[in-house]
Amino acid sequence: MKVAVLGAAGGIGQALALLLKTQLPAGSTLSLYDIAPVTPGVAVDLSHIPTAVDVKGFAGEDPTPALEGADVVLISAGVARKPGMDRSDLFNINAGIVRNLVEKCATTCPKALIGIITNPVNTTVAIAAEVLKKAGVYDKNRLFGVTTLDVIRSETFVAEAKGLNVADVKVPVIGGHSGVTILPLLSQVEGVNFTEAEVAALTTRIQNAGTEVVEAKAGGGSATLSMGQAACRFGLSLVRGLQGEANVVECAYVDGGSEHAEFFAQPVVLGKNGVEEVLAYGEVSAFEANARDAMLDTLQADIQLGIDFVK
Ligand SMILES: NC(=O)C1=CN([C@@H]2O[C@H](COP(=O)(O)OP(=O)(O)OC[C@H]3O[C@@H](n4cnc5c(N)ncnc54)[C@H](O)[C@@H]3O)[C@@H](O)[C@H]2O)C=CC1
Ligand SMILES: O=C([O-])CC(=O)C(=O)O
Repeated sequence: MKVAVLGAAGGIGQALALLLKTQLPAGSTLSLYDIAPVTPGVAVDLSHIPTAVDVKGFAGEDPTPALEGADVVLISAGVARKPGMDRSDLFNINAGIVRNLVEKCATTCPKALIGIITNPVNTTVAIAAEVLKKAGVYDKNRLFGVTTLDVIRSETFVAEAKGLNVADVKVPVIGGHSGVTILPLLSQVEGVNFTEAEVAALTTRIQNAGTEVVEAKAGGGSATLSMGQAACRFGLSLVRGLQGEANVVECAYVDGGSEHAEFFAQPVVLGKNGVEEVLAYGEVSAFEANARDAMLDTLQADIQLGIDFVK
């Protein structure tokens, strides 16, 4: 199995690469690419860790050598937020970066599963889809916006609030990946009852968790370590699906035929071709139904921005 990380010298990329070096199945190849000249050195550094995962590093303008034969491509290349910015403020720089990198994926590894981490995810995934369509290689089952950070945050915050073992807490998160488009389905957490005030407070905290980190880092960037963990969990799930493991389920932002929007985060079963099955997200509370309906204009506008950027 070959996993490529694009943006591998960055805060997320390095954390993710470390976790993948220690957790990918034996015999895998980890291919690291970034425009930053340090990237081959990041690979040399990781290569001294004694696991049966081969690491190669590539720098410069052209990601092609890093993408040859890739089964999974995780993209975190781009700029991160500073205090006072929204994720949408990253569009001007990151839209072009994602477009160019996905163009290279389309020609070099058109069958790879692509996970987009670069913000604004609601829009960059639409950009990636349009690029792949233009190249004639779009397969909706192979493109994902990585929203796993919203899931692991929800699990952490719920466990803390209710004094639970976090390993037992599962929280589906639907919608998109910014502000009001992030909707944790707290009504579906098993064995827990929340008051209305708790639901409102937890939902707001989960929606603002990225900003919580941006403000705490005070100009030094956004979430990198928790995102590295989230992307590793998602990347390993993609690999487990590709290897034929059954019942691998993750929430992800996909083109899954949702009635709500062209791209919508919801639970999917992962398999040998990426998305095997899009799962219904099930029953929601009145609070969640309202929040879902209220997010749709924002989400659809974010998606349209991406479509228009490529067209
Ligand atoms: N999906 C999610 O839940 C999350 C997404 N993010 C997003 O991930 C992105 C990366 O964040 P960080 O790693 O913290 O930023 P960073 O600035 O630490 O790293 C970004 C890396 O991208 C590289 N890069 C820039 N242009 C490139 C190009 N054309 N080709 C290859 N590499 C390129 C840079 O050299 C740098 O090493 C940001 O857009 C951020 O908003 C961050 C946290 C969570
Ligand atoms: O908030 C940001 O800019 C980074 C991000 O997507 C997150 O931490 O969820």
